[in-house]
Amino acid sequence: MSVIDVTDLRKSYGGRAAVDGVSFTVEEGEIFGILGPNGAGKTTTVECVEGLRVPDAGRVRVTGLDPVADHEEVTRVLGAQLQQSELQPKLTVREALELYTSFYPRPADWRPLAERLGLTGKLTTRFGKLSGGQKQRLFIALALIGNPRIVVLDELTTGLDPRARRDTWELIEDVRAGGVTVLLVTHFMEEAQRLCDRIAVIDKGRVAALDTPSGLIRRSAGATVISFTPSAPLDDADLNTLPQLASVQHKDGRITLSGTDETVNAVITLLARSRVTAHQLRVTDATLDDAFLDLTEATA
Ligand SMILES: Nc1ncnc2c1ncn2[C@@H]1O[C@H](COP(=O)(O)OP(=O)(O)OP(=O)(O)O)[C@@H](O)[C@H]1O
Repeated sequence: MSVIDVTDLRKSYGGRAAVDGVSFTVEEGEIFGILGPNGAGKTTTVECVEGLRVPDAGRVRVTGLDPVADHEEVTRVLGAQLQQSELQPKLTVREALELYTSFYPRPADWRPLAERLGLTGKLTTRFGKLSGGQKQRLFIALALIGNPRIVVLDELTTGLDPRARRDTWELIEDVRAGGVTVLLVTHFMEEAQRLCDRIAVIDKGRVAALDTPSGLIRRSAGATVISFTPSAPLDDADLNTLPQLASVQHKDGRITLSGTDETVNAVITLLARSRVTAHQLRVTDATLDDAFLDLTEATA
């Protein structure tokens, strides 16, 4: 069952299209990622889902409700992550939890939520004194306090160190295990690959691709990456005629090609024919990073 339906969403600022015909559907219980370069239109899209912006055209539904016309009902089913500036630095963690509890008709008990998010030892600490990771935990707690069916998290792990980022990923998996649907906006490929069931890659206000992380990798032109240091220079003209080749890069005497298994076989034949030895030959699967560059470049 879908809980978010976005159809042909459009939004311009001063005549410039920020979102230019975006459509996607989020199923109940999934972690759905919105991934894209800076200025792609990700935040504008989720702000239309949250009812914080009014679309110029298109249709947005959250559990069948219109986020603008039915804003109050939507805030009961959809929890949104706050921006830093929305909390007073002097407020303690406990005060913030109690304040947000008072906003909702059927709030969750904040105590077990604080426990699950590792905030119990910080209840008397002022918001301004929390570390980046602790602030993010508090934002997740506040987004969940109204017992939402859906939670929207925008750039949740930006600015966190690698350990805090990994801890936050585990938290998000926990949140989903508790039955909440997660809409996650991110810049981080590793985060999207690890967490998301499906990802919409947004570029220049449009959906460049929508698939599972492995589906995105498979559909990008160079799903296999081959790299080696040749014992003697190889002719670029020969490399460029390799079958299924998606890209060729030269760096510090090393050649990196992306393509398919067919490209791998052909490059080995080419090396043998040219009597060139490949040192430190590596064949790896492309990552979401490679797919992302390929997909966003494709629409340039
Ligand atoms: N309030 C606004 N007024 C004018 N232009 C805006 C406004 N908000 C966003 N834009 C522009 O709309 C485009 C899309 O912005 P948006 O914030 O939705 O992108 P994003 O994908 O979330 O970017 P980032 O990853 O950098 O946060 C950008 O060109 C941005 O400059």
